[in-house]
Amino acid sequence: MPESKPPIPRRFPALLRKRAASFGYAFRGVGAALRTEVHLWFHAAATGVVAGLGLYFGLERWEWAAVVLAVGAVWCAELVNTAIEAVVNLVSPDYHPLAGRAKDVAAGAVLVMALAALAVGLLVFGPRLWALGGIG
Ligand SMILES: Nc1ncnc2c1ncn2[C@@H]1O[C@H](COP(=O)(O)OP(=O)(O)OP(=O)(O)O)[C@@H](O)[C@H]1O
Repeated sequence: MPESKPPIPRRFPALLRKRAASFGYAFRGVGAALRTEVHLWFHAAATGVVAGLGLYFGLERWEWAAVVLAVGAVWCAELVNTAIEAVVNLVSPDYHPLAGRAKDVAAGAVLVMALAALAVGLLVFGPRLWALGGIG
């Protein structure tokens, strides 16, 4: 069956309020994850280091784009992993092989993205750090 178009809202202010509330929930989610997930503190520190290195080396615009995408993707993967962990803990507080698999796969997604981000970091910063060391 073809999807029907959503009705055009008559009261835009109400719609905007709803959107604003959704943003609020999203920021609240990031805040809650930051308070509970130690991994995210590491990501926050790593993000600061990467931003500092980027400024120090004066990255090209396209390099910033790659770095920002990589960093954002790792944050995104970690937040989704945190959400999946919460849902699994809710629906399966006791041991269940499927619960374990769901958590393992979600953690695997973070690992894959972190390795990809590491590759981006090596491509962008590797040669500069190498030259800084006076080896190249
Ligand atoms: N309910 C469960 N049933 C089966 N295996 C589980 C269950 N909960 C956790 N596990 C196994 O233990 C591993 C670690 O789970 P845990 O919830 O401690 O996640 P974590 O990656 O250590 O996350 P965090 O430290 O952020 O809480 C999972 O990847 C999974 O293999």
